[in-house]
Amino acid sequence: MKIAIIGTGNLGLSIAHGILSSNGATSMYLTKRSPGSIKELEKYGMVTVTTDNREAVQKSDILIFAVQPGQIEGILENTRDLLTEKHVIISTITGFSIDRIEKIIGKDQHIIRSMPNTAISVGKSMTCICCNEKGKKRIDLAKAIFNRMGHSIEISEEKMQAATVICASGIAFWMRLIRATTQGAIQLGFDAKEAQELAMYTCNGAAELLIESGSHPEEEIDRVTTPKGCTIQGLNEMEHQGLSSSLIRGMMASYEKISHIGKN
Ligand SMILES: NC(=O)C1=CN([C@@H]2O[C@H](COP(=O)(O)OP(=O)(O)OC[C@H]3O[C@@H](n4cnc5c(N)ncnc54)[C@H](OP(=O)(O)O)[C@@H]3O)[C@@H](O)[C@H]2O)C=CC1
Ligand SMILES: O=C(O)[C@@H]1CCC=N1
Repeated sequence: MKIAIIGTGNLGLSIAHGILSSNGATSMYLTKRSPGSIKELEKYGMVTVTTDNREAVQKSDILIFAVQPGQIEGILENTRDLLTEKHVIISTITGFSIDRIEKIIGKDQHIIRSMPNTAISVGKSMTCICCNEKGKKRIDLAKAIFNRMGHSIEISEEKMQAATVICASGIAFWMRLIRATTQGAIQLGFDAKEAQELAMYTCNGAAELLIESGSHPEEEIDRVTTPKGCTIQGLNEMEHQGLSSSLIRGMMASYEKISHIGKN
């Protein structure tokens, strides 16, 4: 598989690391305006780092666009004449609809809109995808690419903004929760390193428990909350302070913002 990542910044680089560690490509073009910081990736013989988007498009089949929303239009306009039947265009751009992509490069292209997250660098991204009419022929290929680096589901395009909040911004939300748990653990006597270890692995265990068992979270909570015990005491205090409510309200605020990014 010949893959190009157009825009190797925070997300693009995470995808590049995910592809490298899953042996997901035979050749990989990474583009960036100032490529110095990622030039060392050329130590992997199959990687080419360049500023030249046109060369990357010509030499690759799968094109993953990971630039900022305000940068995508110009890049598509500058490369559209090079697009052929072999290309699969995968956009990760927040708020940039398939319709807008089609208006620039035409409907007769395999277009996949995706929303991965930065955990793709360690093969653990939750990635949501959707496609245009022609992209239906390549959606299984796109799923296979993302499934090598985590878990993917196909959703309708109208849910893409919500998926961005839940899965892409979600990484930051969960990080803050892990950080807060770490701070609590330090206050309870662990040094910072141990505290983070306790927080991370407990978080990981909670998620794995749900994934493996298929249980509802409250079912698992019931197993932990001993009557009159310390867990329910702590949990109820967190809820009195608005734990669930603050998370939900934060997600709604994020969604409100993303709707504006989409419009502009
Ligand atoms: N960060 C995240 O967790 C997620 C981001 N997204 C979406 O992915 C996209 C990228 O986000 P993010 O990685 O955070 O952004 P960054 O700003 O970190 O990365 C954008 C990259 O695009 C490069 N770039 C800009 N213009 C060009 C150009 N003309 N040719 C080649 N490369 C170019 C920049 O290069 P240079 O640095 O040299 O200027 C930069 O490396 C956004 O649309 C975002 O909404 C989606 C899901 C998660
Ligand atoms: O914060 C943002 O706007 C982008 C989209 C999701 C993750 N980063």
